[in-house]
Amino acid sequence: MSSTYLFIKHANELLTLKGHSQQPAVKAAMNQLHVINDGAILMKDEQIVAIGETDELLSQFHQEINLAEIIDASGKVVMPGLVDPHTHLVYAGSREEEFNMRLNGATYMEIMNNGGGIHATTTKTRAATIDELKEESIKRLDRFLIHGVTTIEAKSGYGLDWETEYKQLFVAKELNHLHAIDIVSTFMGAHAIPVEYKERPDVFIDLIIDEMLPLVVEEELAVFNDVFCERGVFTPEQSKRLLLAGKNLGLIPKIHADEIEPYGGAELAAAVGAISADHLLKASDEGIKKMAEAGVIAVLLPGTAFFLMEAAANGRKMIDEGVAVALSTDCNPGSSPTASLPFMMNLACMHMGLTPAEAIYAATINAAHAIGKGHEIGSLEEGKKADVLILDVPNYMQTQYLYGMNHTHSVIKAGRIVIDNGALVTNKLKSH
Ligand SMILES: N=CN[C@@H](CCC(=O)O)C(=O)O
Ligand SMILES: [Zn+2]
Repeated sequence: MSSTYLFIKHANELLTLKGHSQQPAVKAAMNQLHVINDGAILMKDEQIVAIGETDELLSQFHQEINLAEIIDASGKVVMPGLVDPHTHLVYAGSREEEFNMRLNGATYMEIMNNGGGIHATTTKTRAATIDELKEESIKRLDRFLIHGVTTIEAKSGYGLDWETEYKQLFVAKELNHLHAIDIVSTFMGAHAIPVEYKERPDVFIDLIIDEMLPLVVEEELAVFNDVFCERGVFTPEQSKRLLLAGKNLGLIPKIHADEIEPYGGAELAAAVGAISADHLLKASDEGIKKMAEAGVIAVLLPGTAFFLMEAAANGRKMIDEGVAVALSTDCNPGSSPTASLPFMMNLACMHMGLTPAEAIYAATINAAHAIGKGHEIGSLEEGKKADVLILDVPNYMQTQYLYGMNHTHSVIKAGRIVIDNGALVTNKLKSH
């Protein structure tokens, strides 16, 4: 089969974010986007083969460009496709009635402790068929794609029994094959204490360790193992036991940490060598220091704080302390029902003290590192996957200044145009 070439030319600003494929960007490096004016990219099949100024590429790759489909990005920004490193993609139903309860004063944890919240979605997800879950999840994936997201992480955790956890992970795996968006899976059997184990959380942790984790590994259903470490959910001791057991089997630890109150989650992430600690609204100063030392990435979820009407995590402090910061939607039916990673970037600038450049790093290459894919995606460099986002704004500052809007003009996934002029061209690239 002959090769397919795609050539983007005359980008007003082409943001490469180069030089961080091995390690995430930290501190001042998060402000260096490595902008090429009048930039161009040549893609061959799924990969980027050349990147530079338009004139330079036109003269060096004359033959290939003659064969290429051409996109003129005059007046636009070209940057890496966005990466969302924390979603609860596969679930059934919605929880708008809880939103209403929260607007009337109920708290997230009160609702959960009264059998709602994660438990409500668990009941619906247990009852859903594989086809129903697929259908709902594809709708969400399409929304991500329209917002410029080309890779996401997806967690289980609305089963809390093996049958349903398996069903969620199975759906995510299938969708990774079917949908243009690449999906990396996380097992999160410890998302809540199931009602049937309410008084015996340690027995439930044993069940996950003894029965579920080996199956996740055997059937290659996930790369990461996550836990909701929070007062009233799982303690730091239970979380540690679970994460280390998973690590022994090859599952990389992640942790929902210090979301509602300071609980030693950031410290625990450092102690177990987690790839990321997520939420961190209430992380302690000591925990932040330990994360920086241990190289744990902070996955911050500004939409969750926004939607729960809480103060956001202190992203500014984390970056200043040397923590690599990433951003995510936390897409889930309770605390952040959105697929707009661009809006999360806006919120990170307005509520977490990030600069526009830092927000862009956090939603691309640093997010890619938070799911172990920094070598493959997240920046525009020769040899990396051709996941490219074209924004209908003349400079990157406007992506944050013109807030709350979707500036996506085109999305190129693995060298193919999947969004054009803001509309879905195809959500299927993979045939099996
Ligand atoms: N905090 C725990 N889990 C999810 C919310 C899940 C839900 O409410 O359904 C989160 O990351 O925000
Ligand atoms: Zn989450």
